[in-house]
Parts: sequence; structure tokens; C-alpha cells
Amino acid sequence: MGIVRHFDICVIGSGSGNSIIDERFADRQVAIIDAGVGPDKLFGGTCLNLGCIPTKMYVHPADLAASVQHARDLGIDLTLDGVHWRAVRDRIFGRIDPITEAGRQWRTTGMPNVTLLQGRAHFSGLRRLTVVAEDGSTEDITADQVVIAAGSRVRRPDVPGAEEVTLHSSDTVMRIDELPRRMVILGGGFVAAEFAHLFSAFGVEVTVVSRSGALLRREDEDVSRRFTQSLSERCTVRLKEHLESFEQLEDGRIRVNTVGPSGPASYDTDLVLTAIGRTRNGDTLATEATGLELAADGRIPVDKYQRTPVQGIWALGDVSSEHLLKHVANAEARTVQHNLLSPHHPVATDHRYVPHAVFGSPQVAAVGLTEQAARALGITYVSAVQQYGDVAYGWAMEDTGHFCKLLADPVTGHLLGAHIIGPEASILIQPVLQAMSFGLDVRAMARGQYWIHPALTEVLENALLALPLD
Ligand SMILES: Cc1cc2nc3c(=O)[nH]c(=O)nc-3n(C[C@H](O)[C@H](O)[C@H](O)COP(=O)(O)OP(=O)(O)OC[C@H]3O[C@@H](n4cnc5c(N)ncnc54)[C@H](O)[C@@H]3O)c2cc1C
Ligand SMILES: NC(=O)c1ccc[n+]([C@@H]2O[C@H](COP(=O)([O-])OP(=O)(O)OC[C@H]3O[C@@H](n4cnc5c(N)ncnc54)[C@H](O)[C@@H]3O)[C@@H](O)[C@H]2O)c1
Repeated sequence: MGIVRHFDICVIGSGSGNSIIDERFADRQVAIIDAGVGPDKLFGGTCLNLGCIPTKMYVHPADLAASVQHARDLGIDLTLDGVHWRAVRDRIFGRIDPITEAGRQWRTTGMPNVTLLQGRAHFSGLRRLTVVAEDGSTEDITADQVVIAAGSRVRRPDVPGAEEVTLHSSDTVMRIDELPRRMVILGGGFVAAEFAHLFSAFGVEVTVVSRSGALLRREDEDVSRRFTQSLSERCTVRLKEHLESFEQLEDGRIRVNTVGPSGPASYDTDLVLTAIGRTRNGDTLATEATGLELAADGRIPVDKYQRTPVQGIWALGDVSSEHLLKHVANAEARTVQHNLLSPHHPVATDHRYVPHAVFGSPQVAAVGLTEQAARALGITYVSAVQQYGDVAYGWAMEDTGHFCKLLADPVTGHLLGAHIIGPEASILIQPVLQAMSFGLDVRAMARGQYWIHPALTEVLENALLALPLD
């Protein structure tokens, strides 16, 4: 066995974990271990390379392409003369790939106290890790503090034929060379919603196959219903269908076999995109070797300070969080950073009001309780729904069917939840976050400030005013 190097801190993962180590750690010896993400084992984690950033860089041109129909409704004739997929793709990765490489270079040579170990780590003892490099060589290291920021991975369908056909996921589909004519998207969550928007906007005939009865089914029931209806106007949407198998056809296409409410169905398609969720990577780390047991749902258990039950081991992001969201992983990374630097004055992560946005068409954004959850929990609430189409900017947009729904506590006047479906939902939700985070009363929020007229934020203003509070 070779020499076992010892470090003060070891971070597993170069996504959100990578942001922890800055010049304030100059007096510590730090190892960053990274296996890389996607087929090219890219440095820098999911959000930068395979997740938030490239998807939203696709969504913006998709929004432009999809605006043709809406423009026509307003008396403007636009035509979509072509989608230059490779140009769109190369613009996106032409920006991202150099950032990825610069990040890797910085970690390789940028700080003398930081050692980048490229390989896959697993625990082989108490705060001891074995790193297996691509070429199969191994190195063991130990560390006083270990930060697990190992993220999550795409879940693969486990049905007959899955190994015999090429299945795309969010890891691969953004780098394809040509747009397919037809595409089947399996799943009805965030990834399915966003890719259904962008590929259908680019002219692909998209069929979304979901096993649940509505898309985005964890959203407020009114939002989920509206979103399902909207996407059904642009794509073929098949609900309550269970995946049975895949078959490779002789002409190169793939047959997707399902069983739905009206019996078996099959779809012959050029490309299959699986979007059936993600699995946390804790199960790949042999955590039992360091005395750390995974929670029943596969999460690495952490307390509010991001500490695992094993002293000196921390975890953050997808691997340990309830939320698979970058802004949550970032907040948790800041907590770990602070607590490593100031162990005697630890801070906790604030998970009270975690928002999310789905960048589909229409956009969806939400925070707090859904109406069905409030009902199930027996929480007393009042609610209000404000249509975009009933405020001035909604008239300008000739909007139909998009809305903001608020739930509030009738006693305290505090917001319990907000659910927005429509243009710029991801931006419109932000004042709600501010109000909830700082305990602002709905009435004070509605009337204690100016609301710019006739901006789209009047949707939120009017929803606040419509809440039946004394
Ligand atoms: C298509 C898509 C779109 C998304 N869009 C959004 C969005 O718009 N907004 C949002 O908030 N969130 C979005 N997300 C979620 C977001 O990307 C993740 O929540 C976030 O990237 C998680 O960060 P992380 O640091 O926990 O994990 P990652 O960024 O995945 O980092 C984990 C790191 O650990 C490394 N690793 C794993 N196992 C090992 C090992 N054994 N040894 C060494 N290294 C290892 C990996 O190589 C990787 O670098 C999206 C996700 C996807 C897939
Ligand atoms: N805008 C964003 O913030 C954003 C965008 C994309 C992804 N993400 C994050 O990434 C995570 C993963 O996204 P996702 O869409 O893959 O997962 P998801 O959990 O949002 O949706 C998974 C979907 O797959 C279905 N499904 C699960 N198992 C299945 C099976 N065996 N057969 C058929 N269908 C099955 C589920 O019913 C659900 O509709 C999300 O939880 C989200 O937190 C965030």
C-alpha cells in the first residue's frame, strides 16, 4: 500500500462543494475529489454542465421560437424560418465548456494548499477514503473533516429492452448533433416539462408519457391541471401510462411500449428521453465504512448545521437534501463553509421557505403549502386567485388562463403558500419569498408599498388584495 496522504479537509464533489474552499482556507490542506459528471466526466457538477444553466440557455431561444403563435394573436406576423440546432448548442456549450475547464485548471494549480484528485471516492475507514482514478489506479487519503457533496444521478428505467436501446437523459440530450423528428419523453416532472417545451418549440413532435394523472403533480392541484392542459395543446400528452418495455426497430427507431387506462399502447420514435427522477449518490460511497448509515430514502442524514451523525463529516446538496435544487445546495454549502471556518459559532441552513420554478411553457413557480397539502394537514387558510388576464399588463399580453394563487393564515395574515403559472412566474414569486422570510403581513405587503403601474407585478398585488382578511 502506498503512502496515505492526510488532509485537514476533503470535499467530495466539484459542484456546490467546490464553492466552499476559498482564500480563507489558505492555512488548511484541502483535497477536492471529483469523479466528473456526464459521459465526458466534466468538472464542476450538474448545474453548470448538465442542469440548470444549459437547460435555461436552451429555454430562452425556445421561448423566442414559441412566440410566433402568440405574436400572431396580437396582430404581428412572425415566421420561424429555421432552428439552427448546432448553432444554438454550440453557443451554449461554447460558453459553458471553457468555464468548466477554467474551474478544473484553477483547482489543479490555482491554490497551493488545494489538491484536486480526479476519480471516484468511497469510504474505506473512519474519515478515510479510497479514490479510484479513471485508469483504475487507487489512492487512499484521510482527512479531519470530510464534506460530502456528491450530488445525485439520473434514474434509469428498469424494464425489458432498456439495455438494448439508446436512451437519452438530461446528461446527453443537450449535446445531440441533430434534432430528431419525433421524441418520446418519459416522466411528468421538472425535466420532462422543460425539455418538452424546448424541443417542441424547436419543431420536434414531442409525446410526453407520464404514469401519473397530471403533469407536475406535486404542484398545487390547480397549477398542475392548468400546466397539463397547456402542454397538451403543444405536445401529445399521455397520462396514467406505465412503461413496459423498449424495442429496437430495424429502421433505427425505438418502440416504447406502455400500458394505460385503455390498455397497451406503443410509440415508435426517433429519440427517447427518460426524465423519471434522480437517485442520490450516497449509495455509491460505502458510508458504512465510516459508520454513517443512509436514511431510508437514500439521503445522507444531516442536522440543521449540515453535520452528519459522524463527527467531522458534513453533507450538502442533492446527496443529503430534501430538495434537489441548486439554490438549496448553494445555501447549504454556505452553511458548511461558515461552520468549517467558525466551528464555535455554527449557523443553521434556513429551509423554511424553499421556492422552485419550472422553466417550461408556461413557467411555474411556487413556495410553501399547496392547497391540497393545507387541506390534508387540516390547516385553516384563506385563498385568492388572480388571473393575469385581469390586470393591465395581462391585457397587453392578451393573456388567458395564467394565474397567481395565494394561501394565507387568516389569523396572522402571513402567507402560507404562493403558486404562479404564467409568464415570468420565476420572477413574480420573489416578493412572496421576501414577505414570508421576513414575516410580512399580507395587508402591509399589499398597501405598505407602491406597485409599479401597469407592471405584471400587479398580478401579485391584486392577489394579495383579494385575500379575504379583516
Ligand atoms: C436537467 C436539470 C435541470 C436543472 N435545473 C435546475 C434549475 O433550473 N434550478 C435549480 O435550482 N436546480 C436545477 N437542477 C438541480 C441542480 O442541478 C442540482 O440540485 C444541483 O446541481 C446539485 O448540486 P450538488 O452540488 O448537490 O451536486 P452536483 O452538482 O451533481 O455535484 C456532485 C459532484 O459530485 C461528484 N461525485 C459524485 N460521486 C462522487 C464520488 N464517489 N467521488 C468523487 N466525486 C463524486 C460529481 O462528479 C459531481 O461533481 C437541475 C437538474 C437537472 C438534472
Ligand atoms: N427548474 C428546476 O429547478 C429544475 C429543473 C430540472 C430538474 N430539477 C431537479 O431535478 C430533479 C429531477 O427532475 P425529474 O424531472 O427527473 O424528476 P421529478 O421528480 O421532478 O419527476 C419525475 C417524474 O418521473 C415519474 N416517474 C418516476 N419513476 C417512474 C417510472 N419508473 N416510470 C415512469 N415514470 C416515473 C414521476 O411520476 C414524475 O412525473 C427534480 O426533482 C428537480 O428538483 C429542477
